[in-house]
Amino acid sequence: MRSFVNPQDLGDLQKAMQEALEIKNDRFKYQHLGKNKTLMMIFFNNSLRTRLSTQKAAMNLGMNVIVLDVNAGAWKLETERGVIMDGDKAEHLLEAIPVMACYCDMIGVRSFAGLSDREYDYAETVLNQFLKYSGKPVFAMETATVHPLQAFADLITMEESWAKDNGHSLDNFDFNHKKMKAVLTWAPHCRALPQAVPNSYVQWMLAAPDVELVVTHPHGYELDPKFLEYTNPATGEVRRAVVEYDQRKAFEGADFIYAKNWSCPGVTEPADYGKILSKDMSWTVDTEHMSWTNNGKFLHCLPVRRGLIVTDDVIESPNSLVIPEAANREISCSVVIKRMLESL
Ligand SMILES: NCCC[C@H](NC(=O)CCC(=O)O)C(=O)O
Ligand SMILES: NC(=O)OP(=O)(O)O
Repeated sequence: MRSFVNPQDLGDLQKAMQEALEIKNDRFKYQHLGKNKTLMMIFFNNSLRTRLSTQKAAMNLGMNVIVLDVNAGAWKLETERGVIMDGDKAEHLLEAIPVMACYCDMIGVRSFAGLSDREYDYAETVLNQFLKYSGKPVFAMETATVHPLQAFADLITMEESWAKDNGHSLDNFDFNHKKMKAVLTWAPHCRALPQAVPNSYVQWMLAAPDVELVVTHPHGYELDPKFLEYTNPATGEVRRAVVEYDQRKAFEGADFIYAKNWSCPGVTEPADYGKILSKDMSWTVDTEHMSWTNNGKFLHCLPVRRGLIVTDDVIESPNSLVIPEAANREISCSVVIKRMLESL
């Protein structure tokens, strides 16, 4: 595997899930693969989980790890071509990428959406330059529009929880069981946040044949249509997300509630791209919201702002999966790095 951006990059998702569960049973099974290989993690934005879980996964696989925080000690990088570099950016990505690639065998990139230029963000301008000019396998550690390591970990967490509650084994994992109802709900926030997490969550839930997905949000927060539709590469089957503007209706009978804030994706009104359109606190997930579900489990990628996205009671309840979800980041990342090591 030379790039990891979308679920299709993993090929057969059932196989990838089996691999994840196998690695979870023995995290060091493939330690020989990474000997004398170096992962470079490049952060244009802050991180707690991605930084730690990716480093841990690489170490489990026997790799050396270099971490670069671009905004803490490196030269400020220009990312657009054709500009006169007379501002504060001393180096261009087009030199920096091949230079960084000299020192490693694999690259992870975190580069959030700037939320001011929709076209620039949705073209994945930074990620694509790494894919094009590094000559190394590259994986997304949350980029302008996607966060696949998170969504893969979310799926693992849901499958584990479902298997435990329904008394079936995860040995020889397959998707052939009763469908789980998952709801992605927008929730209020004080800052404008990217759409990467909801985009990937929708994409991955549509890729999982055992998930029935409903997306709920106020009007104006419609996600980019390319993420609301998924074509199975093996069968050609197309699945589309159901959008329900009534949050209560969406929650009814849900097995999983995935809460997340995102700013306006600018689909219906391009001029609103990246803006906060609503701070409606009736969308905050509290115990009353959870009472509408089928004893639903609560998920969030973290970091989460309590009181805005979710109440203390819900996130601390036995139905909250936020910690196992974060723990599974080590597992999703191990599968990705293993696949990339195998391709070297
Ligand atoms: N990687 C997980 C989420 C990262 C980011 N959240 C944030 O920036 C939250 C920051 C804050 O709450 O101030 C996002 O929404 O995409
Ligand atoms: N969920 C997640 O990606 O967390 P960090 O932003 O802390 O890496």
